[in-house]
Amino acid sequence: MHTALPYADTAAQAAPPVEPVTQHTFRQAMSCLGAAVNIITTDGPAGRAGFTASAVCSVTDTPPTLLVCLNRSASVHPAFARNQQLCVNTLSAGHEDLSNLFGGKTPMEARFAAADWSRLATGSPVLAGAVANFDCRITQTVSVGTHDILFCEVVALRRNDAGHGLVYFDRRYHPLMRQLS
Ligand SMILES: NC(=O)C1=CN([C@@H]2O[C@H](COP(=O)(O)OP(=O)(O)OC[C@H]3O[C@@H](n4cnc5c(N)ncnc54)[C@H](O)[C@@H]3O)[C@@H](O)[C@H]2O)C=CC1
Ligand SMILES: Cc1cc2nc3c(=O)[nH]c(=O)nc-3n(C[C@H](O)[C@H](O)[C@H](O)COP(=O)(O)O)c2cc1C
Repeated sequence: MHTALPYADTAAQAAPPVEPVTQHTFRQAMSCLGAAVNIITTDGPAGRAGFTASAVCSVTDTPPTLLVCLNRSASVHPAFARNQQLCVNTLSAGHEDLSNLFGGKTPMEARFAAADWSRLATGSPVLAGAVANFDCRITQTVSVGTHDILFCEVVALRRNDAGHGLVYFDRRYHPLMRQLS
């Protein structure tokens, strides 16, 4: 029997109105950009820290580089600025609670106690069960508005071809299922 899924019917809607650009309308519109969810971790002279980030993307493959946008007012900012190394742990379906832990005001020890970690080259915590782990050195930092853009050169990586993905869209998590080939 076919069961209807609880999806909104968006097929027959009128064109939406043009809106003034404000912080609120920008965030509303940004909530329409589905993005992978990542836990960004670091360790080093400033200690261990981690936070959830959707503002992560590939910059160039020569040398392999990605970027991470970090709010300078986040409690973790000084640790990343001092350690100058990090690991981008791209989350799998099932990591929703972990994402909320690292995205909230939870003490750092409680964040890390909720999962299993190892290390690759830099010593930044590497999350078990992630779809990918990118261990990086921060090569450049550019400040724009409230955020620092961290340019990160990948020095070691790990990939899990069996895991399903996780996307943040419309202020919710959505599993992204891998097709059987
Ligand atoms: N890039 C960032 O700094 C992001 C921060 N967040 C944090 O998580 C909270 C909850 O987020 P949502 O549930 O998605 O609702 P929301 O309405 O606060 O944000 C909607 C979308 O706007 C963008 N956004 C939110 N805050 C931003 C910021 N300070 N700078 C640049 N882009 C921003 C993100 O794409 C986010 O998914 C936010 O209030 C924010 O504190 C969430 C996503 C991205
Ligand atoms: C789904 C999601 C995505 C987020 N993406 C980002 C991001 O890309 N950059 C950022 O600076 N903060 C982002 N945040 C907010 C940080 O995770 C949060 O501010 C971080 O845990 C630091 O909080 P703290 O100041 O309590 O340590 C995101 C939060 C959530 C829940």
